[in-house]
Amino acid sequence: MDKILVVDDDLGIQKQLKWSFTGYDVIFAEDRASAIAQLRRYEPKVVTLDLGLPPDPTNASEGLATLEEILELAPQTKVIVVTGNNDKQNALKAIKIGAYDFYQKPIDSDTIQVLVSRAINLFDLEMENRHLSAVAPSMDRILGQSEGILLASRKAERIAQTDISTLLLGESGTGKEVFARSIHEHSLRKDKPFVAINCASIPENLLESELFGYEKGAFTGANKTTPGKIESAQNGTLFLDEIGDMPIGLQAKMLRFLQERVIERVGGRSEIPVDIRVVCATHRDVQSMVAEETFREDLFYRVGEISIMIPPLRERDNDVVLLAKTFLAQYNEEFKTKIKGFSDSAILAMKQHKWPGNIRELQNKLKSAVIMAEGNQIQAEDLSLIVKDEGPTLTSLNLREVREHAESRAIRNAYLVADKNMSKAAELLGVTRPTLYSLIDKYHLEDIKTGV
Ligand SMILES: Nc1ncnc2c1ncn2[C@@H]1O[C@H](COP(=O)(O)OP(=O)(O)OP(=O)(O)O)[C@@H](O)[C@H]1O
Repeated sequence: MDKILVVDDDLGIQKQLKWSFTGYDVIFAEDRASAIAQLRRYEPKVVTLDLGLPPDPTNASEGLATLEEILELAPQTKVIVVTGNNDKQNALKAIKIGAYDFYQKPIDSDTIQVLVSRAINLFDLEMENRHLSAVAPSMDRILGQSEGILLASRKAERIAQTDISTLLLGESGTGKEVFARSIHEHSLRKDKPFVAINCASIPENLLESELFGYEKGAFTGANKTTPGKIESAQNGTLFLDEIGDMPIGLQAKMLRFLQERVIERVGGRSEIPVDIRVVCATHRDVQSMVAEETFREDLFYRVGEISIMIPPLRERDNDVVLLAKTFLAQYNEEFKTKIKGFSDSAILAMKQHKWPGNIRELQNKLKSAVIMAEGNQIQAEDLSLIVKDEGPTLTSLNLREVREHAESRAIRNAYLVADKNMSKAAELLGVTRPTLYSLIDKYHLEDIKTGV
């Protein structure tokens, strides 16, 4: 439950506010010292602060001093000052100091409730942003807060400024190209070209000339000398996607380029020096290819001086929801739709789905959901996903077993939807936290108990 601290020496007002703020955890303080003690202990999101505090309740100075102290200790706190009627001057002073808003007595329950709920929303939003910028490395293209993606981003950030050859490993659609571009943008070569080439999408006989270029007359149809992708990445970054698909015949030439940093165009005789950073990617298990001798071992070590594993979406905790929300905002803009968010069932379905096509699949599903959705919320069906019901069949032992299965399932679902937050899960289920804990014990939901 969100915490609100009410600082007021008037017991009547304390009581009134307690009734107004149902649904919150309300804590009280009657003077500056106790306000600060409560602030330290409970870290409330919102404080309502009467400016007329003892020892001199007729004067706002103690209230303003308390405000300053609160903001100094916990600047993220949203403080709503409560002033006497006609005390606009002090209210404005408080806003100048950094109060979120002010409110004049007498207190009207509905209005103060709206003020508080807006303050809490803003607090949550700011918190989320702060959290994002605190944990996310500056690789700002790469969305995600899961441990796996943060680990990969940090690694990428660390090597970005070096020229070390980097191999990005990960399933299709996990964001290998996004990583490659981020590495380039964080490197000293950022103002030079970033050139990407997909080794799997170019026929074997054309790949060599595409990469290395060709001299006029090198083969039929070579009407003029043409530089290849490697040359066009001069001083910048070359991204070789699907390096695992590079034909074995071309691998020796690649190795020479990587070792000696010179190339020869097809049909050419002179060596052209190149200064290029190389980032490669593959969804293949190159190590096994080395064992099977379909990929040269020396090339493998050369391209993968450092390798970064980009985790698949299904192993990225809550990232699927974070990404989905971001893409929803983008698509709302693109398609001029006003879809507000996702139903609980959609969130659950997204968390359950295995996403074999990773982020690309999520983007595709969301795009069609945004276009097809009928309500202002995306449902699981709009995403062509189904919430898996792993409930008991009619072969269940008895009604007790059916009930236990259903309860365990509901707890697990609420836990997922609440993003592993026990208080929120309890709230969703309409039970207290202790009850939720005892149900988790009762049904031996060990994974939830250990927070897995
Ligand atoms: N962390 C991320 N944040 C935001 N968008 C992302 C992220 N990772 C990937 N994307 C988006 O997902 C899509 C797939 O990413 P990308 O093309 O980089 O994947 P890939 O691993 O290179 O795929 P493939 O192996 O199929 O080439 C792109 O549209 C990209 O913009």
